Amino acid sequence: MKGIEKSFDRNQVLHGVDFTLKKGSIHALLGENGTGKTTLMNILGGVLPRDGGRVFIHGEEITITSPHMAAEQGIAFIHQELTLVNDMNIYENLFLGCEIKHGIVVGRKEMAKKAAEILSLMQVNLSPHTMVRDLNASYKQVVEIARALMKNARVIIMDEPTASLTDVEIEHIFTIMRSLKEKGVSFIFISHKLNEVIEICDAYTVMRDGRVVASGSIDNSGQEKISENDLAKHMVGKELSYDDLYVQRELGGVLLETKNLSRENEFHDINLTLHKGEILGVTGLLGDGRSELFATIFGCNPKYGGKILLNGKEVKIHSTRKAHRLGISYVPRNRKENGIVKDLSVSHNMSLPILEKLRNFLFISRKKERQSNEYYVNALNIKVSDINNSILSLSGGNQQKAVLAKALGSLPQIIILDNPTQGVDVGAKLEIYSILMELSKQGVSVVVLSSEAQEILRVCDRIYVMCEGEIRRELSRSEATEEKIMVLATGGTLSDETQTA
Ligand SMILES: Nc1ncnc2c1ncn2[C@@H]1O[C@H](COP(=O)(O)OP(=O)(O)OP(=O)(O)O)[C@@H](O)[C@H]1O
Repeated sequence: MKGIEKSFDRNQVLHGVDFTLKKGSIHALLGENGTGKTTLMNILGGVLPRDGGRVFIHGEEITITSPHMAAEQGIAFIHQELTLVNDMNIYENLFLGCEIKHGIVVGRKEMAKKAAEILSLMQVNLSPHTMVRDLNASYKQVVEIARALMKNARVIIMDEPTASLTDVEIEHIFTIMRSLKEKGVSFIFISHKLNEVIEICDAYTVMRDGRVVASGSIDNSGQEKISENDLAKHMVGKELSYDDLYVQRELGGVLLETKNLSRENEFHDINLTLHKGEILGVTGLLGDGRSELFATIFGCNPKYGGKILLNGKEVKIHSTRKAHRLGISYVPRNRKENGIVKDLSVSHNMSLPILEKLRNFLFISRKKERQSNEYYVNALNIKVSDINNSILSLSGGNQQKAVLAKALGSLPQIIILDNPTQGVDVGAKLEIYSILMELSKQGVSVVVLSSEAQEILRVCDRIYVMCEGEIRRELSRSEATEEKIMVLATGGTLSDETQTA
């Protein structure tokens, strides 16, 4: 891609971007939130028209004005939200819209055979007759890749492909990517997880404010391999350090407590405590029950067994409205489905939980609304050209910051954050952690749910590791390590437990 230009109204997003992808390589496209990565790839994938610049494949200029034309050129874009139909099987999904037909008869056997060939090319042991709803998240990604290959894709663009996958699932996808790379398929890998970039990518391009600021090979041909820190420095333009982030504090008494909290098939006999001003981490593998547990504490699931106590008194939290009234706020795991209201502006999304506070008699005070929103736009450094534009006009990471702002706006005494830094760049992650630390100093209790052990270890005072719906063990900050968390999360036992036993 050469000299790519793109503006949205008067906001110029791409300023003459050059991007080169080699055959059979996995190339990381990196940069802070809102820097133009998805926009650049939307242009390559024919989703958006460009204002200027040219695109070449094997040195030959090509025209792409629609996803269909991109597919004809062998370019496939796998978006963050997968587009499979759960109620169809794998081969039906692969051939959706391009079914093999003989007259009016659909060639089911042929389609299943072709699908089986593609899956075996990817060395995946899956029957093409498996229903998509029965697949786990990584196999769904696999089917998306298979669909790209079916269309003879030579270039596969993956936008944050590992955001909702477990470590084991991520390794599974990486193995498939490596084997396809050997066969000459190239990948563009957009990600904020720099450890994964170092592990899987051969080359990188870093963008800042719509321009390329660095590019090169990850391995550096025999010289020292580029580090996560080097990449982060290119992205934010300065050294990032987590050293001064965590501050030891005097915590208050127990604010929230659960006694044998249970929900069928989700979690059971949960006895936990949360202190005033504490940052509590809850971790495990995807499907360990933590999201369901805290969604219940926030009133999303009215039927539960056991007790929830606030300040030592039992409270029945059968609705989210009740949770709000008790001073609990919540950032849900899946931003697109549960975090944002797609039809509303950035401003109205942020104001939703605080409409009562913004009221002047019968009306919403636009002045109060603007003041509150401006405060959080600045505090969280949300990149937005006009706060009255649709929330969808924000980049993924900035949408996530807006969801956080929404949760903070109600000035809660407890804030529950499920996967709070999904899609958020390294610099912004540090800003968000610092905000959590500040809140805790002011006495707010914070619960961070995350499967990223690093995230949990950076900010949390205390950690619960969950496995298969139960709390496997509580770890203090000083004893917790990534290894211990992984052992417990996968159902293992620590050496001190075996000794006691
Ligand atoms: N449809 C649109 N209308 C208006 N502005 C848009 C639109 N799509 C993107 N933008 C703006 O373009 C800029 C770049 O967005 P883009 O999604 O490309 O960023 P990104 O680098 O992919 O960020 P992230 O890492 O957060 O996903 C952002 O400021 C965003 O607000």
